[in-house]
Amino acid sequence: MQDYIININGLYKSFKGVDVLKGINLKIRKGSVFCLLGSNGAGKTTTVKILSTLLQADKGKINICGFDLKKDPQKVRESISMTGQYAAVDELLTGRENMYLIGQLLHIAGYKERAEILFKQFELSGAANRRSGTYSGGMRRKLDIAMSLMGNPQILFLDEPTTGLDPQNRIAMWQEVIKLKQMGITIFLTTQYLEEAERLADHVAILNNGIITAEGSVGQLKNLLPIGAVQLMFDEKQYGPAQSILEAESAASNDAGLSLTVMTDGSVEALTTLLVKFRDAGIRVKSVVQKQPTLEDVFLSQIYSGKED
Ligand SMILES: Nc1ncnc2c1ncn2[C@@H]1O[C@H](COP(=O)(O)OP(=O)(O)OP(=O)(O)O)[C@@H](O)[C@H]1O
Repeated sequence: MQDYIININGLYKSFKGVDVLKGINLKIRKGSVFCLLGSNGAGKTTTVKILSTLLQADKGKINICGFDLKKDPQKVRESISMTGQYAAVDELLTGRENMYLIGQLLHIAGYKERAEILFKQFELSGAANRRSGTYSGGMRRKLDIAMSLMGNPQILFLDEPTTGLDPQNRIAMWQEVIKLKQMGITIFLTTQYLEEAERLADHVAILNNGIITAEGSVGQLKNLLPIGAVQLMFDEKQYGPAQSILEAESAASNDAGLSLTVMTDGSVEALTTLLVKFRDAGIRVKSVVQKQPTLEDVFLSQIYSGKED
């Protein structure tokens, strides 16, 4: 049991009669990177807010770091930290002043020394005396994370930490997450970026329509799909009509460019049926490639099956 640092059983939450979370069960291992994937409005932030004591659940039993969230919210608060989509950094203060402010707010003994250690760890020492408003987006996120580590948390909630970052800063942030894991911190990450989950997560759960529709390692999730992912290429004129034909297929994903991916059962019959469908509609398929399933395919297939019922 103690192997799991977060244990969620039957979590329900609704807003004004609208059910957002409809019975979430999750177990997260100590020291792992857990990734909650979901599209816009799926309930990721709501889940994080409940787990970090900012919001009360309607129903459910939640244990974090060995403490019952309902009975011992203060103990939970002392064990965790959170950074959100919008960095909590005060732009008028220098990096160092921001860190000291948190240290004082949390009554951390030796907060100045701790701040220096964290500056070093996040390669911000050189910028510590600069007003944080002059930092780049990536530096600001790093400062935000450093601030959230002042209290030495066991768990760090990162709610969409790379939203709004350019690709270079996104990769830099991923490296920071890997470092945090190496420091022994359990990471609870929410994201809409499948690549992020694929790169970082030990365990992924897909939140869809208020429930966890699939979970496991990235490899296990990919195994949920038949091996018959097929990528079809079209020319510009035929791409639109091809897309409308595939709307009726399960898990058709629009890739960048003029290609579409379709899940089949991997059989020759399935592929033939598909190609005949295009031929009958007068659509020329330029090429066909067998594709290894990606996390995106799994995600789309979950979202798609959720919409059917
Ligand atoms: N305080 C609130 N009052 C009413 N509805 C709310 C409140 N907070 C969230 N919701 C609704 O709950 C649903 C889930 O929102 P939530 O912010 O948890 O989603 P999310 O998965 O984090 O989405 P995003 O990726 O867009 O941030 C949304 O439909 C949202 O409008």
